[in-house]
Amino acid sequence: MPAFKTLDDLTDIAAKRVLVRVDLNVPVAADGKVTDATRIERVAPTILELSKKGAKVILLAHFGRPKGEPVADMSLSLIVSAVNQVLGHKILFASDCIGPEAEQAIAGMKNGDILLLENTRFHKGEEKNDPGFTEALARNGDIFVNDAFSAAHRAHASTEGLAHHLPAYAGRTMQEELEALEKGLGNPARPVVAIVGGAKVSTKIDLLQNLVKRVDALVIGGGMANTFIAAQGIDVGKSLCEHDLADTARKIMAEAEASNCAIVLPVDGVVAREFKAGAANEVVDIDKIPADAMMLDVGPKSVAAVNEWISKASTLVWNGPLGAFEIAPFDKATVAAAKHAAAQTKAGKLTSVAGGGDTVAALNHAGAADDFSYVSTAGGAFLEWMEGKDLPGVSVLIKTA
Ligand SMILES: Nc1ncnc2c1ncn2[C@@H]1O[C@H](COP(=O)(O)OP(=O)(O)OP(=O)(O)O)[C@@H](O)[C@H]1O
Ligand SMILES: O=C(O)[C@H](O)COP(=O)(O)O
Repeated sequence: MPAFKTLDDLTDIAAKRVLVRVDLNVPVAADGKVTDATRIERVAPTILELSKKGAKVILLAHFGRPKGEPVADMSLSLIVSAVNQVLGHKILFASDCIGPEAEQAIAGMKNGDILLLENTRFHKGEEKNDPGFTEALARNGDIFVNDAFSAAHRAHASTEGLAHHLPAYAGRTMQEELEALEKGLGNPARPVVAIVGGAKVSTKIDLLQNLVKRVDALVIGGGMANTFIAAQGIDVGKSLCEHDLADTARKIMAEAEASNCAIVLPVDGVVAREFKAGAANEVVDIDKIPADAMMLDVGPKSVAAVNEWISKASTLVWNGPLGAFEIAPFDKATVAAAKHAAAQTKAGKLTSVAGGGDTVAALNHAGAADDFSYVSTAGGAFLEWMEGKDLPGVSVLIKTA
């Protein structure tokens, strides 16, 4: 992996103003409570390390998609108490990320203080990576640390632009994430198996095309498997299926063959007539899906085949569940494969890397997430990285190192 600077390269930072880009885009309930603080927990080590070293730690973050103007329920003030709780440290808050409010708050900081600035996306210049806005942000810092891998697919002022104005470093989470991903696909131990599931092929075409060139076996599950099965002339009944993508599916299979990548499709499925928990269901071979039924999970023979591939693999990358895991009993295949991958990892036989919002939820549901080698909190950034795309927030750290 090309080099970038990390906090290990940052010495003598007492009293320095360090602008730290974090991802605080956390889910909140209707009552304003943060329902999953994982992203805050992931950036805590960087923030606390800088604070302990005596820096003035100034946090930059986005929250939601306010489109360049202040929106009350996208104010970062709403998550100050969750950040306090995770850090075990009372942070300061300024109601703007540039201008007099920010400047005054920063002028009042003592060494080791932590200040959260208001949502950077309240300014149009953030998403446009506008030079004037970036300069205004840069004036408030001496050093830039990016710890927001999950926002690194955005070329925004606070994720990309700032690195051109200030000495730039990767934070601990960014560093850990990049090292884990490098193990997953950059320079992985072979054989490498990828599991790609989820609802639709259309959202993951680039991903599938990149993976068939880089992995030894690609397991396709979930709703997207139906499109591949239908493309082989098999009737999938009422299953979720993008019939218009049959050519794309066939092209991906041909590319896989040319690259010596095995495509592993379901050979049986769990079918039901209703998409609801506890719906009457049966297991059928893939060429026997009733015309009035839909496949909501892959069947036991398919799970056995997936688990065999997991057993053979040295590296596993996973995005997307094998079935409609949110509604029992259609979670069985995802749970079984996740547990097997977790056990193989725990036994030291597998490096397992997973990412994607629903994937993380599925692994948590299976009780397997803690035993995976790495579970990324990134959604879009993880996918773009798996697609082999350049992430502007990462590239700039390498370019400027
Ligand atoms: N056979 C199926 N039929 C219909 N829906 C399915 C099927 N299998 C999986 N799904 C649905 O796919 C969805 C998850 O797919 P998705 O591609 O969004 O995963 P992800 O990439 O981990 O998540 P995110 O897009 O949030 O990062 C789930 O809601 C699940 O119910
Ligand atoms: O939630 C995410 O995946 C990141 O915070 C990026 O958010 P965005 O998709 O609104 O840029």
